Amino acid sequence: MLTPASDHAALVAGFSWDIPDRYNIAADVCDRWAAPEPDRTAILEVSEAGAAAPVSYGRLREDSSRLANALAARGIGPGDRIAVLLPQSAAVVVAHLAAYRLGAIALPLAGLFGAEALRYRLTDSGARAVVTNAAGLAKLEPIRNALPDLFVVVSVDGPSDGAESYSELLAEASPDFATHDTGPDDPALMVYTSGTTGLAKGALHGHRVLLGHLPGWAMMHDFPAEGGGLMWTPSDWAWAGGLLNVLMPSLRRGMPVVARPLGRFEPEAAFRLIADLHVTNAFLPPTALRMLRGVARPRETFDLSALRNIASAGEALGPETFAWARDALGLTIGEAYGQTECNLVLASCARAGVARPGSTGMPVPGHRVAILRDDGSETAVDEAGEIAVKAPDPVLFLGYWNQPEATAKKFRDGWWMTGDTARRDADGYVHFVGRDDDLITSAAYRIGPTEIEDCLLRHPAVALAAAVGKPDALRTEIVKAFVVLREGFVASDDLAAEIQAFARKNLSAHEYPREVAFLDALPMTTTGKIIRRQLRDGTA
Ligand SMILES: CC(=O)SCCNC(=O)CCNC(=O)[C@H](O)C(C)(C)COP(=O)(O)OP(=O)(O)OC[C@H]1O[C@@H](n2cnc3c(N)ncnc32)[C@H](O)[C@@H]1OP(=O)(O)O
Repeated sequence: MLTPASDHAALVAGFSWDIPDRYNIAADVCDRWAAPEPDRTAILEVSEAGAAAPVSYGRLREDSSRLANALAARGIGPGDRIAVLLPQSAAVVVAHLAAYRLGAIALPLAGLFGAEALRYRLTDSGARAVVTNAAGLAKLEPIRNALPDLFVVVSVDGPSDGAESYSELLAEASPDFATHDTGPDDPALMVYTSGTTGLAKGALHGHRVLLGHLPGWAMMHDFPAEGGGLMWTPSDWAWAGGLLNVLMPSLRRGMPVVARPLGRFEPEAAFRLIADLHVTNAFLPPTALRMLRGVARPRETFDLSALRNIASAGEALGPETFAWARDALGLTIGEAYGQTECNLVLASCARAGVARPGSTGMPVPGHRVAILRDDGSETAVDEAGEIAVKAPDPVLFLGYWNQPEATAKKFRDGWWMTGDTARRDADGYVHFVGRDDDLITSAAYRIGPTEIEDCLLRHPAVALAAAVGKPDALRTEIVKAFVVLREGFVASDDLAAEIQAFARKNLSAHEYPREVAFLDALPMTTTGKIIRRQLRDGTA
């Protein structure tokens, strides 16, 4: 674990990786605490009404062992994909730990996904089991026949047609399970992520991914003492950010994590939660922080005295929000950068003297990060280039699921090329510049245009569709769709709203186009590819 130091050079000098030959996330995150202190709180489950109930490490160990036994009895074993489609709750952790114990692969799926997004991810991954709730079952019901690999469905809301009851499964299974003997490079989890081209790809990670996150976690959260505090994020634990910047490393360090069902992000409610529960550490994406800025005098209105640190990632924070947090909250935000494939490689931390408005920070000790030109040479001071991470690195994924060529294309001379552009200032601080491709960054979500266009084309009125990012003060970008209608359909606000609702329902509530424009034709290359740049620039 990274220990606090007064400056970045001292942090780097004092660090070396310690990756054991045999390693399993479940043993490291849960059993290390459950064995000596079974009653220690791991998760604080908070109901929608605000009632808080602690769930201990001992309970997580027992329930995950029971679930592993139940899944094994139903034919699930090493290498199988186990989807987790649940809002923040102890059951999410139980399902992940059960997958790791089995040597299987946990496949977290966000609650905002619609049926089409779920169908694609469950089919592409060949998921064999899913742990979900009644809301998840309702989305799975119409696509169930299209999922031949899926043969175990477990619902935390009790048995129903085609689903077994989570609590009954646990009650019937043994609480003892011999955790699979895994190595650090054995697959543990897979998170789907969008790219510039094609549909989302499964980024497969080995068990080592957790160890790889610990130094960055320590830095961005300002070196929490082992075994203390309380962590909260509104981010769904299904994203790399929620899962690996927050949930798993916090549990590994003995810091309990708040589990609260996600609803629409409400700034006042967020401050109230921090005050009522005495949250010490929060992970709030820049969009959430920009929403919080709308609350006047938060420290006078809410008791935020327990809050020691806010960490942020997923999109550039910007100097204004950085300054607001210092003024309004008295906190210096720990910003961090990473991607689902290679996460938490840059971070800032006031206590280590690494904090500068407008900068994401410096390389986290243990990761070699460079800003490279197209010819592979390092850029000069203040010259923009592509952020690259040297392989091997414990946070670097094992590859895209079933797509070795797509994986190979993202490496150059042993460097993972992120596709993100940044510059380094004279003191070594990295400043995020942006992207020069079609990937959309909205509210810390990485959104590929293809999946949206694919969805829109299924709407009966749509002949052609293109999705681009439109700059937005709150969400960095919003998704804007340009649509050419089929003959017989007439452009109108009602039709635009209908197309938006269609994308929300079938694809996802976070990927739907917040603006729809109707065009007679889309700008195309001679080979028939949409020129999205012209749509972005308004030159189409
Ligand atoms: C490695 C890394 O990249 S780290 C970062 C990883 N990224 C993340 O974790 C994503 C972080 N972002 C978020 O968590 C959120 O966007 C927030 C907290 C910033 C803002 O949340 P919100 O504005 O409430 O909603 P969000 O952007 O998630 O969702 C979009 C839509 O879903 C809707 N929605 C949210 N929750 C629900 C729900 N439970 N049921 C139905 N709809 C919902 C919202 O109403 C919103 O639609 P609208 O604005 O048209 O009303």
